[in-house]
Amino acid sequence: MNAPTRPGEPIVVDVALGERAYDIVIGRGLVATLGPRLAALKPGAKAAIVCDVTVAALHLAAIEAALAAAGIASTRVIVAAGEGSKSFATLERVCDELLAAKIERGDLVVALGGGVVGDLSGFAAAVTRRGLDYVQVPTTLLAQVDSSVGGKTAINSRLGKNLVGAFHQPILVLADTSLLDTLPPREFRAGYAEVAKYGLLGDAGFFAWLEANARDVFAGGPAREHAIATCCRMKAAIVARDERETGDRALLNLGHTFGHAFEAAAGFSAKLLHGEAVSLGMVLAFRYSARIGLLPKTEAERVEQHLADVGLPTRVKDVPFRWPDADRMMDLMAQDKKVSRGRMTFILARGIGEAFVTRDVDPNDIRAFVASQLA
Ligand SMILES: NC(=O)c1ccc[n+]([C@@H]2O[C@H](COP(=O)([O-])OP(=O)(O)OC[C@H]3O[C@@H](n4cnc5c(N)ncnc54)[C@H](O)[C@@H]3O)[C@@H](O)[C@H]2O)c1
Ligand SMILES: O=C(O)C(=O)C[C@@H](O)[C@H](O)[C@H](O)COP(=O)(O)O
Ligand SMILES: [Zn+2]
Repeated sequence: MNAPTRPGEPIVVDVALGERAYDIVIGRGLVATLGPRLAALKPGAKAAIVCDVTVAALHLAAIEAALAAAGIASTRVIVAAGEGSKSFATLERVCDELLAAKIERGDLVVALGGGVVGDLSGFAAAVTRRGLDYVQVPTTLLAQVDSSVGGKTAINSRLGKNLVGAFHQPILVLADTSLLDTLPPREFRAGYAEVAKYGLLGDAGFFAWLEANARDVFAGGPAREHAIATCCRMKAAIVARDERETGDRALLNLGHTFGHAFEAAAGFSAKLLHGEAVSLGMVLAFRYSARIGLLPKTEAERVEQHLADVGLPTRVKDVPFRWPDADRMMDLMAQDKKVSRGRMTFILARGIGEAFVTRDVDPNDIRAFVASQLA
């Protein structure tokens, strides 16, 4: 492990996107600094804070106080907790509430919450008055390592996950790690799947470090901050070289083609959280890579072992649900945004830390593989 933080000293990661560049600031107790940071970025702006009911009860007052102390007037928009809020109905309500509060183009949207609120309010910011600036204040592990960074915003459609959205970068990400102290263990675990993803997709050393230090990451302290910063650095680098996912950025989708289909099949419900679906999907991607001879079976088993050790699902039967058959799962996967000229794209691996993007997959073999996993 390198570069542990000193107490009180935030880690700053730059997302180098030219005129859309911004900082990810990571550390404990940063909420109090939000007001001055926003006042410096957008002098005179007022703010609309979007959050879900659970986060509102726990953390909204502190955010409002931080803004008020810097002379920033704020209004609040509260949505229901959970994936169901990534819907047309909630998007409409959030946009209407932003308009009713007279949030102007020079003002700000503050996405205070997990990936659901980040994706929803980022999209609302992208389309309201044809584009408002927004900042991400992520409150889940998943949001601090992944969803708050990179500007993918979206809601779900009846036809699949994240199918209606926009690329819209935030102007600041403020990841106050003390906000994670109130996060339920199941949600922390789900976020850990995306942490492991970074090791699996491109950094074998980080994956080995996680195998040795997962307990400390779960416990909190410098190991957790090191893990968050490592993920953010990797994501910032990938996004900076491929903002709109025309190539490399698809690596961040490791496990997601399978995972999103499982989430859709489960009706975007709490039966299967996004991170849990990603855990299952990543194991399937490694298992499939072993099946077609890209890597030894033992490598896929190592991935499965670590994710199972921390309590994440790694087999379809770990999630009690009446899963649809392989044909239906293939239909759901066919809606993946990486499909090109009707051909599916997969993120496979030649080893831990050696993921790659490929269209060279046989759909009949994938179907047979999915059927074998559902059996
Ligand atoms: N845009 C991206 O790049 C990206 C990346 C990864 C995931 N996502 C999306 O993110 C979503 C999942 O995000 P998530 O896992 O953060 O889920 P979430 O936003 O639903 O939050 C999880 C739960 O934890 C609660 N919560 C949040 N912060 C809390 C806190 N500090 N203390 C106590 N409870 C808290 C919430 O109320 C919610 O019930 C999915 O929709 C996924 O598609 C997007
Ligand atoms: O930022 C990205 O790029 C990702 O793929 C991150 C994923 O963890 C995230 O779940 C994302 O929303 C999935 O993207 P999608 O384009 O498949 O909807
Ligand atoms: Zn994800």
